[in-house]
Amino acid sequence: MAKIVVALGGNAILSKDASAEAQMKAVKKTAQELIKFIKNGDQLIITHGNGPQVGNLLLQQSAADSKENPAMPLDTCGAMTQGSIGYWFQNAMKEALLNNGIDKDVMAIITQTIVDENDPAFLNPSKPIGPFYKEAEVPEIKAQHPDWQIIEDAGRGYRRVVPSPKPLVINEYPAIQKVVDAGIIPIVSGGGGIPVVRKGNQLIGKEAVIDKDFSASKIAQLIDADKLIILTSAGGVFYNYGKSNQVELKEVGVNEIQQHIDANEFAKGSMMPKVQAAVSFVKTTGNPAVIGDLADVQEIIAGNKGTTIVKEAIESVVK
Ligand SMILES: Nc1ncnc2c1ncn2[C@@H]1O[C@H](COP(=O)(O)OP(=O)(O)O)[C@@H](O)[C@H]1O
Ligand SMILES: NC(=O)OP(=O)(O)O
Repeated sequence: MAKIVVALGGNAILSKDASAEAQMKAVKKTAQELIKFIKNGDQLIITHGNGPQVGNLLLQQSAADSKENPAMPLDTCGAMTQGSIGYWFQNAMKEALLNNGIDKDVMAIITQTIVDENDPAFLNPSKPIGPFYKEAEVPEIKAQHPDWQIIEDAGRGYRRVVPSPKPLVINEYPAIQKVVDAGIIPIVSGGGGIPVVRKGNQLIGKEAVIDKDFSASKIAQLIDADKLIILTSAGGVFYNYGKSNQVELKEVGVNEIQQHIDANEFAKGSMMPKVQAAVSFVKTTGNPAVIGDLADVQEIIAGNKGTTIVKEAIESVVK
């Protein structure tokens, strides 16, 4: 039995339709994929993003903001999305388990991620959240929200960005470890975890959104996971992505892929954090990390799809 942390990207929760009904439907479909790990005998620790949801929630908050009904700050919105997405996953996983005759408990855990209040990321917002805007819409959006910073997001449109400090520790990791040891499937660090700083015995929320791939890597390291699997909407990691000479990697050593990170070869808002998160896990634990497509779970389990990053590879194996 392998202890596997699975990080789920945008396509695991959200299609074009941001209604609760559509997101629950997408989460149910994702749960049917994740069940394949359980049937394989693996112990799962599930984590997920919240970028679109937390941005949408902030928009709803600001639209209704008043003295009597004040908008909630970003850390609290992060907690709210952790709750809502955790609720969807908890029920979807339990239903999929029951449908497969598997008697296992699932538990979404409100998770806080300790960050450094002097992290330079607080002065340099970089995490895209909420909806995508067309280039022509940007001036109007900026006029409506003069305090927003907006960037072009990996060729997919324009989005608001917020600070995204690096996770230092997942605050609840000792409790998560106990839940894992009890054979329960936990859903943790949703949206990267609520960013907090420690002041004595207090945890103080910070206005930021942590990258879920980095916090997935962190929790995987803290609970000694055998494997980190980042499921997204790409078959695997490509060199020269989108170019005529692109190649998809089947297996690659950390030292080789680190050179491609250092040369800034991966897209900043999409593949770069995944590769960095995977490399950090492999370097710290010596265990492998896989980046692959959510639709390919069965093939990933069989070792036929996805890109595996390993501690030492004699040479990279290209598909
Ligand atoms: N080098 C690369 N290899 C594979 N996919 C890449 C690469 N660079 C950019 N991508 C894009 O990154 C996307 C995954 O990033 P993103 O959509 O941000 O992830 P998430 O699943 O966490 O929401 C893929 O669907 C693909 O279009
Ligand atoms: N928090 C986070 O990384 O969310 P997304 O993966 O949805 O961007």
